[in-house]
This record gives sequence, structure tokens and C-alpha cells, in this order.
Amino acid sequence: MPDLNSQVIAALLPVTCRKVFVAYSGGLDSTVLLDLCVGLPSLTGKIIAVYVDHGLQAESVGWGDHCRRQAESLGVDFQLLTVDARASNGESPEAAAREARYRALRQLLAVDDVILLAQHREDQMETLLLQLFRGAGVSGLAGMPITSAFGNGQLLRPLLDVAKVDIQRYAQTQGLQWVEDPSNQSSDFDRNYLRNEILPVLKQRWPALDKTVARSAKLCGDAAQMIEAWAKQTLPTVFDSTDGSFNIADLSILTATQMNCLLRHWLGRMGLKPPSQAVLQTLVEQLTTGRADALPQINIQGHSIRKYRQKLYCIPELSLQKDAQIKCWAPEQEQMRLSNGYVLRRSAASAGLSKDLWQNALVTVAPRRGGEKLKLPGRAGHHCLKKLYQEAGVPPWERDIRPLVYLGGCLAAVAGLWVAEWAWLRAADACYQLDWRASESV
Ligand SMILES: Nc1ncnc2c1ncn2[C@@H]1O[C@H](COP(=O)(O)OP(=O)(O)OP(=O)(O)O)[C@@H](O)[C@H]1O
Repeated sequence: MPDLNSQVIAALLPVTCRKVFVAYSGGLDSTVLLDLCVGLPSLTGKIIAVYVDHGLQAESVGWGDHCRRQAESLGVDFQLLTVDARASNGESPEAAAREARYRALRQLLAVDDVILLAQHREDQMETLLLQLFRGAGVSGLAGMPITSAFGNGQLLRPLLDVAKVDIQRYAQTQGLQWVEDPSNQSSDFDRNYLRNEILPVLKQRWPALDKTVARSAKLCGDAAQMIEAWAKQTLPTVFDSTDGSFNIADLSILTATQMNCLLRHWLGRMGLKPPSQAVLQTLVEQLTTGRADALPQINIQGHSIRKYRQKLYCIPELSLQKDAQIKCWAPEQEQMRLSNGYVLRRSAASAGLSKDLWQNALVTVAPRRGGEKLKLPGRAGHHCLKKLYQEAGVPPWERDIRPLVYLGGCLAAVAGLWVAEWAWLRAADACYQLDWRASESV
């Protein structure tokens, strides 16, 4: 086995990289990582050692001082980040600290910057076993990736396939100085318990455990990538990009497992973390039983999953709140922000709401109250909004939140859908159209 040297880093670094941040806790592993970086002439002037003070232990300020001194003696820049790592309800202290650290580190990176972390093969083994004990699927069992996108830049783990003993040997032969975190000895945390109590016993029986488990992680990673690629390729066949819904009209060709996978992918695309197996199972059962609109409303991660006419919708709960106030639209205003996160925007069009009428009337925006009627251009008679919504397949929850626009107190338009005949015009540069969208998509 060749000695550990700076080539493990050189082999991973993109040629275009600008700044190289090193996540430096002052512990053994990141001390070795920093030293290996300093050994690369191509990185001169690019390295910034970053220490994150979680403020959770009395020693943390002293460790920060140690890191600063070491960085100075190595001739590299140093940055100290202070984070609020207090755990929120139900979160473990370890997870809260890691989340806060990653959030702070992510913000450092610009395009073409990289950050290096010092996890090694034993860390990978621990990660994989902890995932296994939590009942994870292949993507969890893939463990940590060697390279991944991170904020605007990239996160690299050059030591991920290096054995702990090689890191220890390097530190000793180079005479490096590092700090020991006493909390690593406490077996209160799951990872420490595994590291201190369980793995030594397992390794007596299976000495190459870190290597073989890392191989499993790699194989799971390959399988996860293939599943991801399949889901990415298949999702467009069921995804309706006009409203972000999941079209379930033709799911008979898919197995329950495939549906499960596609649903997870769809929810990820809607910004949700992978849901529990129980939630997925309920969704798949409801989809396969095929009873129209029988899906019980499922609320997860601040979103509501609902079914309407062979489509599943995943809607942020905030956006379902009715903005009950009547609002005035000032003439110079191009758009109006509603309290439920939607934005109503006016733009020039060659057909739509008459500009002239708009400019000479009091424009107000109000939610539906019930009983409103509209006469549409080119259609005989007045129609109840309820009937028009049904005809157009507008989901029931949307009917209550879609804003109605009044000119001089008369209903002139339903945002994004219809304009009343009396307010409608076709003439270049003389009309407005109204868009109504969730604010993040504006
Ligand atoms: N306080 C911190 N400041 C900066 N980087 C950190 C900090 N804590 C951890 N890291 C980075 O995250 C990696 C994984 O964290 P972990 O908690 O396993 O490391 P550690 O045991 O505290 O330290 P080391 O890896 O240096 O021995 C570290 O190798 C290091 O690169």
C-alpha cells in the first residue's frame, strides 16, 4: 500500500478551481488534510483553513485559536465561522451541529471554489452502518460521495478511501499537532457508541471491515445512480410542468416499486425531503386502487398532497391560505404580492383586459365569495364561476385562492384564466394580461 501523500488531493481537484477551503476542526484527520494541501505547490495562495465554532463546548474557542496558529505557521489563510448549533424540536444535537456547520460552509463557496472535508474510510463505514440501522434504501446506503455539488461550488472528500491507520501514521511521521475532542470518547452519541463499543469487536472478527463496507457503499451508490437516472428519464412522462402535478392517468404500466420511486423523485423536485415509507405506501395504494379523488389529504413537511381528476398535487400549505382582504391596485404597480406567497403580475398583451378601462377605474383584487358570474367573450349567457372552474378542471382548493380582479367594483377578470366580455379587448399595446404564480416561480 503506497504511503499517503498529496496526490490524493491533486487527483480530485478540478483544474479550474479558484479558492480551496479546508474544513479544519483541529482534529487529527483535518490536520492531515490541511498538511497534504500545503504540500501541493499548485495550491499556494489558494488555501483557506476554516474553523467552525459551534459554541457547544467550553473548549471550542481554544480549538479555534489552535487552528488559527497552525494555519499561520503553515502560511495559509484562516477563517473562523461562528454558528448557532442549538437543536430544534426532535433534532439530535449531532445533527443540529452538522446542519449548522454545512449551512455556514456552503455560503463560503463561489463558482469554481471547492471545500475539502477530511472524512475517511472508517467514517464512511460508520455512516453506512448508521443508515442501515435506520432502515435506509440504496441512496442512504451509498454513504457519503467523494465529490458533490455544494452551494455554488463543490465539496470534495479526498480521504474517503484512506484507512484511519494511514492517516495516523502520516500525522506521526510528519510530527503534526492536533487537538483531541473529549466528547469523541462519550458513547452517548450513536456514532461514538458505534465507533467506541461496537466496531472494535466487529473488526477483531472481520479485520477488513472498513474496506468491504466501503465497497458496499460504492455498489449501493452505483445502484442509486441508475435508479435516479431511470426516475429522471421517466418522470417527464407523468409530470405536468404547467402546474407541477403528477399525472396518474396512465400508471398501469408501472409496478408499485416503480411508482414509489417516481413519487419520491417527484416530491424531491417539489423541494421535499424523501418522505417516510408509510406516506409513500399510502400514496401508492391510493393510486393503484384507482378510486377517483379518494386520496385522503396527506400533510408532510409543510405541504399538502391532494388528488383531483387523475392528478396528484403537492401544494405548500401557506399558499392554501385565502388572502381574505380586498386590496387596491395602484396604477403604477406592475405586480401585487399576496399574503399566501402568490404574486399577481400585470404585463402588456395584444388581447386581454382593456388598458384604457384599467387606467380609468379603481382596480381591486379580492378572493372568491361564492355566487360570482361572468360573461365570457364569444360565449352566450352568463356563467357561474363554479361551473367555469369545473369545466376548466381547476382543482377545488385553487378556486378559493385564485384572485378575482374588479374594475370600478365590477368583476373584470379571474387571474390567469378569464376576462369578462365587457372588459375584454383585442388591440396591440392596448391590453393587459394577468399572471398568477407562486412567488418562487416568478
Ligand atoms: N468545527 C469544525 N470546523 C471545521 N470543519 C469541521 C469541524 N468539525 C468537523 N469538520 C469537518 O468535517 C469533517 C467530519 O467531521 P467529524 O466530526 O467526523 O470530524 P472530527 O472528528 O471533529 O475532526 P477531524 O476530522 O479533523 O479529526 C472533519 O474531518 C472536518 O473536515
